[in-house]
Amino acid sequence: MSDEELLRIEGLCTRFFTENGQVNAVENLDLTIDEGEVMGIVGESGSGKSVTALSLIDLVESPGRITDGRIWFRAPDIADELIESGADDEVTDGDFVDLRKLSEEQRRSLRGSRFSTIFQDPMSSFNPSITVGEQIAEAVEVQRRARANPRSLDAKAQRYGLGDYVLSTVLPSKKYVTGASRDRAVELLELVGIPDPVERADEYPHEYSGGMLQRAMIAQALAGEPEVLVADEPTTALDVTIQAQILDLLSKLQAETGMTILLITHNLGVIARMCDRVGVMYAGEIVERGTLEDVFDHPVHPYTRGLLGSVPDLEGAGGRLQPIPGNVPSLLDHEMPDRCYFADRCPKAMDECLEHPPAFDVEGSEYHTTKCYLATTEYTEEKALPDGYFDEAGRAADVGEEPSETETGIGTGTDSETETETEADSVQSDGGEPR
Ligand SMILES: Nc1ncnc2c1ncn2[C@@H]1O[C@H](COP(=O)(O)OP(=O)(O)OP(=O)(O)O)[C@@H](O)[C@H]1O
Ligand code: NI
Repeated sequence: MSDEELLRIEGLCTRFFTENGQVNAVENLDLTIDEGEVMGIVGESGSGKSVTALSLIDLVESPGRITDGRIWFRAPDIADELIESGADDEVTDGDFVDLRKLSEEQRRSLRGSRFSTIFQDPMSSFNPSITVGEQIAEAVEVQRRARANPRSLDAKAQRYGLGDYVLSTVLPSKKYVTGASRDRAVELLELVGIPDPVERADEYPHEYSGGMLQRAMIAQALAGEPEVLVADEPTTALDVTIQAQILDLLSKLQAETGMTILLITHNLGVIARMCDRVGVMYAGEIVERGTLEDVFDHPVHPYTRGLLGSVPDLEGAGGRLQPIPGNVPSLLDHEMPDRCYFADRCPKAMDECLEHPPAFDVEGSEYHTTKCYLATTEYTEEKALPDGYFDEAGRAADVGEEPSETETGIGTGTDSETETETEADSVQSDGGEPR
């Protein structure tokens, strides 16, 4: 980790304009990610994790739209080009560029080459009727072409000779995939731990097991040697052993390539195992963020504490994750109260919480902040909101003792065979310590 910022997200708002109203999926989100680190985002289902990731890579689809905020990305080469063409300091400070201010074409050219993604479902990123090797070779080819194209923003272009450029522009169709790209595809399959990569390259996606296809998707994502890999629940659909293998693979690749990873998960065990720093999301906001130590050992926000449940610290991480009573709030704008969004589920809700909290710095690392008044105020019985306060206010009337899995998405209940739980347990029991 270089301690140098690579991404700086400021005041990001992403909304969906649906028939039922405006959904505030990401709300005034601030996050910085250092070059070469693994940044985690954790939170219950529906807290806005995936929409945050999509916003970052410019893949929010209608009826959704980023409505506000800045996404600064450090790219001095792009900054130089932009300044040459007359861009002002709204677009670049000479070092960082605001991704939102780039043209559609410029943004597209970053995808695959600078930013790449992997998702939960590898099937969705492969065409069932083309061999895995061919598809990865195509991804390699596309990136090679982009780099060899002088009009591309990518400064790595010099690495490819004129020969590559001519070849890739004169041969128009899919058939243009060169032998070099095919070789690279096999190399990538080998890199991600697929045995017999030469043979496996000629197989179709359905011939791969889930874990192998996940590896192949990672190989595809690495085709353009991205600087940033966004991994949204990359192991959730896999069984425990395979999950651990894929996480190890990501760690290994990260260490070898120095790439920056944004890892999204609802599993704190995965965070503990993989990440340098973490942001805890609730109702579209980062409610607490910090280093692993900040968040696991000195959590301030009762939501973070709730997620951690009976896992008191990393060393003693043997307990299970506890579900938090109550429901994830509706993110419909007209139903969003003008208070702390968590107050109705919070065991320490007090008078202050009826006003929406800003982010406060808290003890620990410089990065440790929380949107909770407990950062500045002691909780006392006198200040506590009376029991049932939110019921009477007509909110959270459906808070129950036993939330369902879909409501919490974390840890799950006590019935033992669910995927989430076995995942959490296994990850914790084999250490759960930060690197
Ligand atoms: N296409 C869409 N149209 C309308 N609302 C959407 C759309 N996509 C996401 N949302 C809303 O945005 C909010 C955040 O969703 P998001 O998928 O980011 O949650 P998440 O934290 O990734 O949850 P999960 O853990 O279940 O993946 C949710 O309220 C969701 O309903
Ligand atoms: Ni998601």
